[in-house]
Amino acid sequence: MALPTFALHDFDASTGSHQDNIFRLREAAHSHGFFYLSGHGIPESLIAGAFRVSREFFDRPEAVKREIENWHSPHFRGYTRTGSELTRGARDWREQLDFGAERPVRTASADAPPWALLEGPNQWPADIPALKPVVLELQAQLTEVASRLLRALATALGQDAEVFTPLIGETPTLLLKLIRYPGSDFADSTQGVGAHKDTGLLTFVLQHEQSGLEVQDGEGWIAVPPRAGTLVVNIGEMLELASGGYLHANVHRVVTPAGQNDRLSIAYFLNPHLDARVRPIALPAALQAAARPSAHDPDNPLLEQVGLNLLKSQLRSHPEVARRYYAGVAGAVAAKGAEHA
Ligand SMILES: O=C(O)CCC(=O)C(=O)O
Ligand SMILES: [Fe+2]
Repeated sequence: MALPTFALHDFDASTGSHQDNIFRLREAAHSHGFFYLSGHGIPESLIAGAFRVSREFFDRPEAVKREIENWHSPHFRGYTRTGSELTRGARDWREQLDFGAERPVRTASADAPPWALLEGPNQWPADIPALKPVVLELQAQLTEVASRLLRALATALGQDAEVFTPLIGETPTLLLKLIRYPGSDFADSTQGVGAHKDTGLLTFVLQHEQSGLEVQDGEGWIAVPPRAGTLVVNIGEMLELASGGYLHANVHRVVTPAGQNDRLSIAYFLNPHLDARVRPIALPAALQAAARPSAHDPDNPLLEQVGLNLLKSQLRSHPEVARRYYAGVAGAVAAKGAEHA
């Protein structure tokens, strides 16, 4: 069992097999919620450059990396040490560097929502000047690919191609993560990252050479190894919600690589604007019958308010940042989540 690959231009209306491709896309996004995308137009040189700066950063001594540790940032940006991130309460064995959209801090006001603080500047490593332009360019190009793909998915659901476009708007919420998974010789567990669903609309994963990503399939797991020239696409919970439960935000995980090997990946997460509320589209009857009642997973209550949903998941993943900057709101956010359970 392997996941299908689509080329981005397969979905252009000018292609002869357009209808067939759109149908297959809908099936892939509904069944496993995971597929490969080729022909995305992002130059190999940009991707290779991103892996190069990533390797350069992770090769630095721990003390240097910790100069931009994420607990210096109320916006959850910067470096996360191996073992300090949690998925469902258990430690993930990976180190990572998180970059959001490079924007100023939102002006403080007494009635600002708690998620306003998710927006703000990044922390950039001082001694790797090549990293910032590469990361910002990759963010911009992946956002363009995401908006094309969202149009194809809208068409596949029998909607106007632009139905999801307002969710992205001018200021979508982006997160680009450079990630390194140490090998089992250096890890205390096989949990690279524990089984989870992504919170946003769409996730793209670029993989270097090493495998490890797996997606749930019934009782088992399907391996999602790197394929040259592709990125991995997966549907997030916000798009499952927006699609009326038809598109599937599936559970996935990363298994620690064997021995001395390590694994580099780059994950890009697209969310709507923080102040947006996501409401389900009205599906055609035939699709409606096969949709999932998505908002009712008691282990993972889904909030239609984007900022709250994102803050809830960041607070769970990064307890140190939560303690430092969100002590006053963490309880209220968790309670809000429980209300929706
Ligand atoms: O590193 C990967 O391949 C995927 C990571 C992932 O699933 C995540 O960070 O949400
Ligand atoms: Fe994920």
